[in-house]
Amino acid sequence: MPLTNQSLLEIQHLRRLFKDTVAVKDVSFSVAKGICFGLLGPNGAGKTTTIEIIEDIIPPTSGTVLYKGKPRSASFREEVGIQFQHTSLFDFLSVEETLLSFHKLFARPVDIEALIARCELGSLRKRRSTNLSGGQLQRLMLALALINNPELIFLDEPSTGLDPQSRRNLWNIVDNIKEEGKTIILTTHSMEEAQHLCDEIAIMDQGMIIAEGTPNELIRTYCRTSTLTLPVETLASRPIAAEIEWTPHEDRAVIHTDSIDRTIEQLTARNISLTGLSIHNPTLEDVFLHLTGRTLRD
Ligand SMILES: Nc1ncnc2c1ncn2[C@@H]1O[C@H](COP(=O)(O)OP(=O)(O)OP(=O)(O)O)[C@@H](O)[C@H]1O
Repeated sequence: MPLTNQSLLEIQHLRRLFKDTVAVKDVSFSVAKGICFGLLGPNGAGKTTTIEIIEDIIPPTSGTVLYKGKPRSASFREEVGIQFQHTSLFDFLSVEETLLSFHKLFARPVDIEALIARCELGSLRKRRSTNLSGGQLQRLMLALALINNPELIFLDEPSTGLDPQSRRNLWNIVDNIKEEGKTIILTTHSMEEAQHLCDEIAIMDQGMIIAEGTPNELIRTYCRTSTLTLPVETLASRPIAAEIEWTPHEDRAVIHTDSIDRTIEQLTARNISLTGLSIHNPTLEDVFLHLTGRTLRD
């Protein structure tokens, strides 16, 4: 894989064995500066192992990680932010005390008040982490990942288990971080999250990357077909509809098409009513299903 000037990270032929288990078989990809890169895959695909190798938490069995074109140096840990799971927090500390204790660990931390404001923790300063809701806890973990003003941020399933409102809230904060030009590597089980946040996505399965591209590229490459459905009687009762390829499914007539516009033109040209029409455009979930034969748990 060629090293481009814009690449912040180059991952080359990573492989990791745990005794007899091949967790990561042969993984290569590059991450351009300033993008949000998503690593998606079913349980056991090798995402966590890959990320932990990149984070320098575990070594690879073989393969190379280059950061800014060079092997990672001792300063790598100072330049990256990792959103850990909340089990790593001290229960007896308040939000503010937790932030201050981590703040002291870094040579060039961010302004703590700005961080509290950005992560919407102002009203929660005195609250212990044990008394935070899921969304509040995730915002605290995100604040800790940002405390050293990192250039590269690792987010591990940032919104899993959050209600829709808290999830939107968290995405807004992540969008805001992206706007500053920071680079984000994200693992997620949520296709909606990947579609919303990621500029590029690599889909992993069985220790390998099986597809890579922007969300739209992946959809265009693997799932070109949209699905239109109408009440089955709309087509079943019309002999003229025989010219249109459709199949019955329960009480719906299903039409697969690579051009919604053309199909709608065909229907209207035959005076077929569009009442009750529904359209399903392919999503990343369809891409994932197509490639792995599985859906991702949300
Ligand atoms: N410390 C370990 N010892 C033995 N096997 C391991 C270890 N860590 C991971 N594995 C195995 O390696 C494979 C990949 O695991 P990994 O956790 O990287 O997958 P994942 O894609 O992150 O899955 P999930 O989405 O469930 O977190 C799995 O078969 C897992 O059981």
